Amino acid sequence: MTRIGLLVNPTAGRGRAAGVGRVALEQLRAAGHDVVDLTASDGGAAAGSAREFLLGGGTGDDLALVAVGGDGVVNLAANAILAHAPHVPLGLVPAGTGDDTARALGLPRRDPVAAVARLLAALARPPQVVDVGVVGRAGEGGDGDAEDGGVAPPHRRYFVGVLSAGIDAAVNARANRLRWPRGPLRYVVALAVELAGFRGFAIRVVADGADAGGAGTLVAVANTRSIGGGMRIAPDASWTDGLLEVVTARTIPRRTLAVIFPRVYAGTHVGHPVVQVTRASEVLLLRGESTSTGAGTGRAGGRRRPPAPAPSCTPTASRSGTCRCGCASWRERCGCSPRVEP
Ligand SMILES: Nc1ncnc2c1ncn2[C@@H]1O[C@H](COP(=O)(O)OP(=O)(O)OP(=O)(O)O)[C@@H](O)[C@H]1O
Repeated sequence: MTRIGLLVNPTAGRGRAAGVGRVALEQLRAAGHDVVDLTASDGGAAAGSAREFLLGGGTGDDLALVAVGGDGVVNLAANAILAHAPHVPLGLVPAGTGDDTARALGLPRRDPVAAVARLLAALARPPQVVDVGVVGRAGEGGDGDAEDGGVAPPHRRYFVGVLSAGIDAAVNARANRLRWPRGPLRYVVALAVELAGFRGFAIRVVADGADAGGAGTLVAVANTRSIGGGMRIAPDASWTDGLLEVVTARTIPRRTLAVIFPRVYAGTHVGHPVVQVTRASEVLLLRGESTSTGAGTGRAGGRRRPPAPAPSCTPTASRSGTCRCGCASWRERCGCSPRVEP
């Protein structure tokens, strides 16, 4: 018997998750597990109840946290586990809109009974181990030492899927705000709106200490392949290779972007000459950087001279647990806020 904290996001999948949560609760209890319902009124309260469950659960192997919903609640649950009880396995019953984590796991996304059956089978064997990304803002009130890259734990976030910081993030954020249309079509609408006002970003990427060039359009640091409900932003990313896949495109004309972005659905954008793919275990996103030094010409794995310290920066994404900032000093203040997808 496993003591299971069931973290249902009743708002996920436009309310579908509430019913899926009831199915999961019944099936898990019927299978003899001790299920604690952690459903809360909002995301903040859900994070609190997950924390309480994990901290009060002891150190036994008989504990699990199960998320019911989409990638947002997976992110919430993963962050709770990694902050408070990293030994606890995370289970998922998909009931969200995009469900990209469920896609990465190959779980049934429209059949809760089958998904819970998969979960029950998984509870009976050792958990699968996957990479996670770490992102942090160095110097913001933390006293982290060199070992944690100057990023104290309260300022550290984890991501299971993809960290987006370019137009991919802007499109995703706008799609989340749209009430209509439903489903993947809203990303098309969001793209059209974002393209209309698009001017490009000034971001420079440093991958494992090597300058990977400018990224004015697309900036995705990927642990898994897809975002936005199956858009294959990093088609070759793997969450078991110990590396993050960095997919970038320099600032390009809107019409070129309009051609490339739809190709993200199939993952064929990576074959376009303006798109670079790099693999690294630590990535710096330098904001406000001039991209004159070889901007947009970086190639996967290419080694370049490390850039000069940046005046401002976005945080590092790293899978190793080490967060660094691209400032001259790790403790220097960094005014940045990338969007993080689970
Ligand atoms: N009661 C709640 N419990 C947990 N999360 C909640 C709750 N209410 C609102 N949220 C918020 O809802 C957000 C979106 O949830 P989630 O990702 O699970 O569903 P979705 O958006 O339908 O799916 P997807 O992200 O896969 O497209 C979460 O990031 C979380 O902050």
